[in-house]
Amino acid sequence: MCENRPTFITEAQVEELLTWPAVYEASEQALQSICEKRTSDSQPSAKQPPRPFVELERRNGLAFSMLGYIENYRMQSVDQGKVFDTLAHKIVTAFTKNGQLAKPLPVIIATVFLFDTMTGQLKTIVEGNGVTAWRTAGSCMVGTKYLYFDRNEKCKSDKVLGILGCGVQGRIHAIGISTMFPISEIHLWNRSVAKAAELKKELESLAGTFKSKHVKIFIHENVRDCVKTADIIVTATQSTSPILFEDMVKENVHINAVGASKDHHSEIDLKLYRNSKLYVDSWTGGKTELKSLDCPIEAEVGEIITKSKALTQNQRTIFHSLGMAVTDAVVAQIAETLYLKKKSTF
Ligand SMILES: NC(=O)C1=CN([C@@H]2O[C@H](COP(=O)(O)OP(=O)(O)OC[C@H]3O[C@@H](n4cnc5c(N)ncnc54)[C@H](O)[C@@H]3O)[C@@H](O)[C@H]2O)C=CC1
Ligand SMILES: O=C(O)C1=NCCCC1
Repeated sequence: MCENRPTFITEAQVEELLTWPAVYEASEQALQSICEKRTSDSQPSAKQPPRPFVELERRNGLAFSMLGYIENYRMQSVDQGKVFDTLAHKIVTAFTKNGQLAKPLPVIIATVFLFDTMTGQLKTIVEGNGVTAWRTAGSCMVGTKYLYFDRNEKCKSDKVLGILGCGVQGRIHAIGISTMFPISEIHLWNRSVAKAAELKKELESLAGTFKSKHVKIFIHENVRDCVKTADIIVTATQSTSPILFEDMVKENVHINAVGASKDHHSEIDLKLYRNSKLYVDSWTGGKTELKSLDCPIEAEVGEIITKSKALTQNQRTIFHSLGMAVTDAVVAQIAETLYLKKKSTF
């Protein structure tokens, strides 16, 4: 039925094309668009239904279907004059034992399909592991800016970052946050120390590209030591029981909760949730996927960006980045746009 074969963009090409300023800008557009009620045809707006998933219990596997549409949005750092419309569908699996295979595979494996928004035809297939990693960090960077750095004047100086879990997500969050924000120290914890040591080495080699070039990196054998001085924390493990407790963290801390795919809230203890203000990427995700968490959700981060809800100043904040189809859509759109631009210049 399609006249042309879809374009195929590989993981390696995605890595070459994405940049942090573009991913940050796109993520902010997506988080803002999902919460805004459209009042005119030219205003950005987005929709994504709750994502269905199937569980493969015997294989420790989950598969999610994530469909999203975002229209009338701009990405100045990708194409100054263009107004984008993107229809995307990501299929993503989470097989928690993949790392233990004789030939290890990533736990998360994703593919993003981009469709023509005039005809509905499939245009482009983007290998989606990089998109998933960068867009999750992009959302947390936006959450960190609005829920932490904008919170008060004290937040303007260099900050300490704590990373719990040094896998794909822990790594990309450490890189993204340190690239875009002034981070003077990065503290790493992983269940196996060797993986934290590997990440430390990589981060040291990248320090020249970070906002604070003289960043110091530490590894820790326990979570308490890792987070005790942290201003910003990322939880990116697959732990099904709490690893982060209230008495471990600073009063004014900001936590980006990323990991543990089925029960999204299993990494953080309930008391810490209840004594923090909880924000989500989307109400759609929050109401379905945090239904079993007995703690009220304050707002979508987009509501803070658009100032339709106010942020209390001195508080602990948790940003639950549950994962949005619309952030996949915009980041895959960056890759497609830059890929086609590059191709047309040859
Ligand atoms: N919120 C979102 O949008 C997304 C969430 N995720 C979730 O983030 C988590 C991390 O994903 P990846 O970094 O891709 O996986 P990964 O396998 O690369 O890294 C996970 C890390 O968690 C550690 N870990 C595993 N089980 C643990 C346990 N019981 N206690 C403490 N640490 C444990 C491992 O040592 C590993 O370093 C997963 O739960 C995944 O489902 C992944 C992609 C997007
Ligand atoms: O949003 C995503 O992508 C994912 N979320 C939960 C775990 C699997 C990947």
